[in-house]
Amino acid sequence: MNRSHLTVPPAGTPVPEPHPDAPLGEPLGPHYSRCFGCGPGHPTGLHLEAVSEDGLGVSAKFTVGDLHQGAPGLAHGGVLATAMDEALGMVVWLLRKPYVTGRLETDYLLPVPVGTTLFIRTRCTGVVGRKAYLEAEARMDALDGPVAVRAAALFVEVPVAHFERHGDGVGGMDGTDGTDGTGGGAHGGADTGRRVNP
Ligand SMILES: CCCCCCCC/C=C\CCCCCCCC(=O)SCCNC(=O)CCNC(=O)[C@H](O)C(C)(C)COP(=O)(O)OP(=O)(O)OC[C@H]1O[C@@H](n2cnc3c(N)ncnc32)[C@H](O)[C@@H]1OP(=O)(O)O
Repeated sequence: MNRSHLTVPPAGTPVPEPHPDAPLGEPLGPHYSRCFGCGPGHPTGLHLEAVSEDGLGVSAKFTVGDLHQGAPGLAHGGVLATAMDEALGMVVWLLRKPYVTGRLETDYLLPVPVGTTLFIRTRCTGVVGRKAYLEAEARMDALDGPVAVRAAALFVEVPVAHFERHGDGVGGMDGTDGTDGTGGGAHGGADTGRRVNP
């Protein structure tokens, strides 16, 4: 794919092992039930499902639906980038450290019709300090189907305080809705008392 040097790790950069508590070959589940990418509680989200793989990688599936169109009958490119971003984020989640997307590069190789299931594979290519280098490939309707999208990304490790400073904290970031049954936690809505930060 066409990618900048910003998403390529320096030569010889090691790829770390997943955290010992991270699942291997098992469904990962959502990091937050109302996440637009993976949350089962999100009404119009992508509902990405993923399984961890050897070597700090993830295999994910996303079916393009009516709500994901750009042109009639075709997936919106931004939605596809979101699916890649989410699947890439699941890789760094295996390190059990908080990361956010710093840079995301996407190549669209084929149009993706509504009804297509994308088989997305993502992997880490190296970690240097706070920077994790990642790449992804999405194939249409089968693990060995035609490649529709490729992506590369730089994720940056942040302190947990990042989510408190800029959002509503990490309550519910274990796949639940939060503690009060109102769907609270990050992006929980106007009733969460979300503050505007300077
Ligand atoms: C007790 C349990 C706790 C559990 C906690 C769970 C937490 C949840 C975990 C996982 C959630 C997963 C969620 C997945 C969802 C999908 C992912 C998303 O959509 S994330 C949302 C979109 N992204 C943002 O909102 C970022 C917004 N940007 C920022 O906040 C900052 O810009 C940030 C953090 C990315 C960098 O800011 P700085 O001030 O901290 O650090 P600086 O020094 O600028 O960068 C560090 C290094 O990274 C490079 N860098 C940063 N941004 C770059 C860029 N765009 N391109 C290239 N390099 C970049 C810099 O050049 C620097 O490199 P050099 O160390 O000097 O070598």
